[in-house]
Amino acid sequence: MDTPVHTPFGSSHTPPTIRVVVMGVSGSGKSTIGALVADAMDLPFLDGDSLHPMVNIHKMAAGTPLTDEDRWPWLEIVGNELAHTTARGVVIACSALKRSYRDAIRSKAPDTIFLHLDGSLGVLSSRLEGRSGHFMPPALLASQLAALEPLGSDERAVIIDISAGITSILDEAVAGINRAVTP
Ligand SMILES: Nc1ncnc2c1ncn2[C@@H]1O[C@H](COP(=O)(O)OP(=O)(O)OP(=O)(O)O)[C@@H](O)[C@H]1O
Ligand SMILES: O=C(O)[C@H](O)[C@@H](O)[C@H](O)[C@H](O)CO
Repeated sequence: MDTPVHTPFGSSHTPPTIRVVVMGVSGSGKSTIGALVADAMDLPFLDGDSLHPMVNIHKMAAGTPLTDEDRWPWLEIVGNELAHTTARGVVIACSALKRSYRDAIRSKAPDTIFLHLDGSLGVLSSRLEGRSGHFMPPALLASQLAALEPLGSDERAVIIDISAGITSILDEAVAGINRAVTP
């Protein structure tokens, strides 16, 4: 007679893949916080700036805001990276300013969590003015804020105020993501 095999925790289960987009306007801290969150959660990190077609980088560097048409191919790459991660998950820094952009990403990776680094014009301006060696001119901040559409209550999201220090933002981000992935 076969003896039933009991496992200590009942039936085995596969943990959910953790897909995170760290979103927000230029200077909100996406690259800084995104890399730290990935490190703390032992996930790979991708900076959306490195996924832009070069023509987009040149356009922004020359002080011209991107259009929807400029962004679609880039959002498709971001969505594909999220959908096809071979790791336990992935964290990607990507401005994802408009609802339609987030919908495009979700069409590839429906369970994506959007971590919005939210800040006032004053905080953002001073962060951008204090940054050096970056292609994005601070003068484009106004166009970024004009394009930004807040997360809806139906979106899987974590929203964090960026006026706090980096350690506190990191702790809040990791806790928020863990809550969002817990079924
Ligand atoms: N919580 C924070 N406190 C103080 N400085 C911060 C904080 N977060 C980020 N910074 C600094 O603010 C600047 C902007 O951050 P970062 O480059 O990560 O923003 P970003 O959203 O990736 O910008 P972009 O979209 O233009 O690439 C950097 O100089 C960074 O070191
Ligand atoms: O959608 C956009 O306009 C761009 O993605 C920008 O947000 C830049 O990538 C970033 O802010 C500069 O690093």
